[in-house]
Amino acid sequence: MAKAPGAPLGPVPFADVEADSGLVSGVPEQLPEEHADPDDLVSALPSAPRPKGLSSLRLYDGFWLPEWSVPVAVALQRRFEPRPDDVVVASFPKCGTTWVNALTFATMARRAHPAAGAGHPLLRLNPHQCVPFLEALFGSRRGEARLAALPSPRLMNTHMPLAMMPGGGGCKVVYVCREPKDMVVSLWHFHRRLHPELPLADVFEAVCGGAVGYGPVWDHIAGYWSASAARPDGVLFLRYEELLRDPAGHVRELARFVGLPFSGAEEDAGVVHDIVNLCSFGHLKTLEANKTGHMNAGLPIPRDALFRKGVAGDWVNHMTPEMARRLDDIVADKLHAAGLTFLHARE
Ligand SMILES: Nc1ncnc2c1ncn2[C@@H]1O[C@H](COP(=O)(O)OS(=O)(=O)O)[C@@H](OP(=O)(O)O)[C@H]1O
Repeated sequence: MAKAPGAPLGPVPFADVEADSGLVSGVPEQLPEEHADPDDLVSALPSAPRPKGLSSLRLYDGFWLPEWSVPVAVALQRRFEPRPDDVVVASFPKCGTTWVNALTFATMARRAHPAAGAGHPLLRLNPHQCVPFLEALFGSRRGEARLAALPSPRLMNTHMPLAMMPGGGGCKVVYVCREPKDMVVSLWHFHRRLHPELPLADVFEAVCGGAVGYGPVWDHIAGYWSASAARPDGVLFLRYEELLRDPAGHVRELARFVGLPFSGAEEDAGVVHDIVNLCSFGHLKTLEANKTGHMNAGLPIPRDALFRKGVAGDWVNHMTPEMARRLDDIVADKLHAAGLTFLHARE
């Protein structure tokens, strides 16, 4: 049920996250304690050939997970028991995670942190620092204790497929997907920040074969798509391209979905547009918190790698028509049964 307009949100979610590097998105600084030797757990699982320089993957429960995250997936499957008012932002990497983290955080925290306010956390923190990353916390006693200590409503983020979160039915999930060719191009540029020689063809082939971190991408998308059809109140399925077209409309939808619809007074005061502007690509990209520093100690990728171009249709500048056709055909074939299609038009 929607909370009454104007009702206080309660304790601000994650207002102090900057002091806590364990909440920052990325590889956990220490391996999950219950699996002191992760080799014991993962060595029996199939591995995939990887483009040079990229981290190893293991096939777990039908998905190619980064090796370090397999114990996290096991822990999530065993122990993830969300609260009914939890919100989890879920996505395949490079599909709009940073943006939806920012929009959801700004929407849920708006009573304590007005989006137009000079002291808003998103002005001094990267969006990933405002939303705890389940992979960085789950599976270690310390991390899970931190999650348990967070006040409600908690907002969290994951790249895990729905299959790794059987408890996900007990909370709200906001999923964002993106046209797969643009995801490939974004992923390639991201990896190139650490491996400048990496050919697009290597990333492309990995995605087409399914063996990409958290892939196959079509199974990742299909899991959340089916859940959103079965439980529209539990899973909100967003598309990056639609967000670009109508960010304000989607922020309203997001607010309704998390039970915090905008009041008439908020609409009149322009709160929706304040949130859209605060979280826009053009704005976030200019902020010091997003221009400098690295994602975390375990993942030395510069934060500005999260803000490259922020458009739909950039694939045309990098893929041949043959590559595009091939991936379109694979995705159409794989998602046909689920009744999900992507527009292939340019921006
Ligand atoms: N605010 C905002 N608005 C629109 N687009 C945005 C925004 N923030 C990030 N981006 C673009 O999202 C791409 C990065 O994807 P993710 O945020 O999912 O990356 S990650 O998985 O969290 O590492 C990456 O896409 P590309 O530009 O195509 O590479 C980012 O530029």
